[in-house]
Parts: sequence; structure tokens; C-alpha cells
Amino acid sequence: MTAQTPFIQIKSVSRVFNGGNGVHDLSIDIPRGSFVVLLGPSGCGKSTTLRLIAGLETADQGMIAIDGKDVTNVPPSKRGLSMVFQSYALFPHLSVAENIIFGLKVRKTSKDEIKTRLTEALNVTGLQGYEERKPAELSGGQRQRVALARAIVAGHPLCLMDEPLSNLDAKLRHSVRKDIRDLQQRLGITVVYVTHDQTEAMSMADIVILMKDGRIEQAGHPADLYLKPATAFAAGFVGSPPMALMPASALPREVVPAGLDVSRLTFGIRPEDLALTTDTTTKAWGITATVNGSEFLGAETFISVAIPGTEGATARLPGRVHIAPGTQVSLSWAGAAAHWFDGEDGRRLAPTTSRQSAREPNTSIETDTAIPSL
Ligand SMILES: Nc1ncnc2c1ncn2[C@@H]1O[C@H](COP(=O)(O)OP(=O)(O)OP(=O)(O)O)[C@@H](O)[C@H]1O
Repeated sequence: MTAQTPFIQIKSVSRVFNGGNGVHDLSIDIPRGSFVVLLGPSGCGKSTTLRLIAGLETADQGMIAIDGKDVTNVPPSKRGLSMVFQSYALFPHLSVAENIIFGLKVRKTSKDEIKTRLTEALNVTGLQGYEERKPAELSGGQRQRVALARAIVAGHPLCLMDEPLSNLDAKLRHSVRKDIRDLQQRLGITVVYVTHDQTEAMSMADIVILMKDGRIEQAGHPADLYLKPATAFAAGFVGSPPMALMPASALPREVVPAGLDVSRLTFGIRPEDLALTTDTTTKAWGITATVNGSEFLGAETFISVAIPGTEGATARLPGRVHIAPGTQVSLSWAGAAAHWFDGEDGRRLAPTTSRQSAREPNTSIETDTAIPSL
């Protein structure tokens, strides 16, 4: 096996349930030591993919290898992995320490070895001093740490996590997700993590695998998904507030790059890439819109606008911005910030010649349309 051999290989794997749902023809290579997030809406096949890697589901076709070994027909206990679930799955009548070492005892590990591993797991999860408590005497975050410690003591190089933070409140989610990421890096293990929360995925992953309808929509570094979404679905799923997507036919013809077929074209723009001005008398390049409302979040303000023939858009402006609902505004953007997708199959299009790019050096759109003392 070479250093380049993926730690997990999934080749053309399908698992289709009665009714046709499931996962279809999945192929994924996961590098050793990476943090991989399976992301997507409910029912897209994330858990089924994780369960296939775990061996809790059997593939109808295809091959799964872990660490160079074909495990397609190997039972879960022989795959050398641990799992952390949303429900923690702790034994209520056992103490923290007993919960953590339960698996080691079952496997008849020596007393000395159990003691060493328990101390290490308590240290890395910050649970020293809680050994004798029962799960009911712990907070949700502490319970999830016990589940993590139990996964760690097993000493497996692969840990699978299925929505482990969904029972925690927003503040705890934030701190525990940092703990999980730190732990993964410190231990050098490979983690495959399921979530439908794109913020969680973006902040934790080395690689995000975005799924839709049982297939991979896009796989890559979080920045790739954000900056170069492969499809309109990926563009709309990653990012908050989401990218505005609208038929190009709703735009003035001159803002659409030459060579693209306007009749089947979707335009996308991120909230932070929209410049907005209330000065609609100047003939600015861009489109006109009507303000629906604004949301002040402290460091920034989201302005939502209505654009005829579309579902509208959101502009993300720094600081506090007041614009009364009903105000007419002019929206513009740098040509390179625009995303173009096939209006039918949703695939990203890369225009080679762009009228607006050609105009860009002379127009200074953003300077021209800076918000005049709102
Ligand atoms: N045992 C099963 N029998 C029948 N259909 C199933 C079974 N398990 C999953 N499915 C279906 O397969 C599809 C994928 O399910 P899966 O649980 O993998 O989705 P998911 O992305 O993890 O969703 P969620 O975020 O809601 O957990 C869904 O349509 C689901 O209803």
C-alpha cells in the first residue's frame, strides 16, 4: 500500500431500499487522518453512507475498503472503527468511567491497559473528576464527551459520527464541535461525520461531501464548495444567508456574459458580493430592486430585496444600515463574483467571454455604488 492509498475507498456502492430510496453508485476516496463531513438535506443518504462504512448496512453492489482491506462483507466489530451517535447511547446505571471502559472490558483487555487508556481518554476529553458520576448527573455536552471518550479508548484509527451534536444547544454545539475537531487532530484519526448543518460542516471539515437524492452532488474543501459550487443546489445549500439564485431572464441583457443562453440560465450571487445604493438616478450597471426589510446582527445588516420575476435576494452590508421597506435600490456586483448555472440540469457554467468582465476595469461599480450616507 502506498502513502497515497486512500484510507477509506468506496467504489460504485449502492444500497437501495424498497421504494427506491437509499444511495446510488457512490464512489468516494477518503485520505488517512482527514475530517470528512457528509452533508445534505434530510433523506439524502448521509446516514446510509455512514452505516455502509460501519457495516451496519450491506451494499447491494460495489466495494468498500478500509486501510487497504476489502471490508465489504466484514461485520462491524471487525472493521476497526468506533461510532458516536446523536443519542450518546450511554448506560444510565453505569458511572462515567464504567461507560467509557465498557467495550474494553467486553474485549477482556488487561486491567493495567484499561487504567492507562481510561486516564488518557479522561484527559483528552476534560472529564477528570467526573469518573464516578452517572449520565443523569451530567450536562448534554458532558454526556457527549463521555461518548467521545468511549470512542477514543477503543484506540481505533477511524471514528464515525452521526449528528453527534444535534441534542445540544447552540452554545454547546459550538464548543463541542471545536473539542471534536481538536481531538481528531491531536489523535491523528480519520473521522467521518454526518450533519445537515452546513455551518458545522464548513467549520470542521477538511473535505465536505454534499449529497442529494442518494448521490454525491459535490465533494471538496469547504472553500471550494463555497467559492465554486458545482451546481445550483450546492450554491443554495452552502452559505447563510444562502446565495440568491434567479433566472437570468429576469436580468437586463447587458449583465449576462456573451455566449450564454439566457433562456436556460440561472444567475447566482452571494449576499456579500452585492453592492447596494439608494441612488437610483445614476445610471448604474446592475438591477433595480425594492427593499423588503432588514435584519441588524451587530457587525452586519442583511437587507432583503424583491426583484421582479425572482425569489429576491439578500445583501450583506457591514455595520448598521437603515433602509426603509419599500425603498427603491440599485444592486450591482463585480463580474467575477457572479455564478452561472445551467437552468435545466443546474451544472456550473464557466463563461469564457464575459461582457461584464470586459467592462469591469472601467466601471468601478463598487465605488460608484457605495451607499450614500444611509
Ligand atoms: N431501513 C430503511 N428502509 C427503507 N428506507 C430507508 C431505510 N433507511 C433509509 N431509508 C431511506 O433512504 C433514504 C436515505 O436515508 P438516510 O437515513 O441515509 O438519509 P439522511 O440523509 O441520513 O437523512 P436524515 O438527515 O433525515 O437522517 C431516505 O429516503 C430514507 O427514507
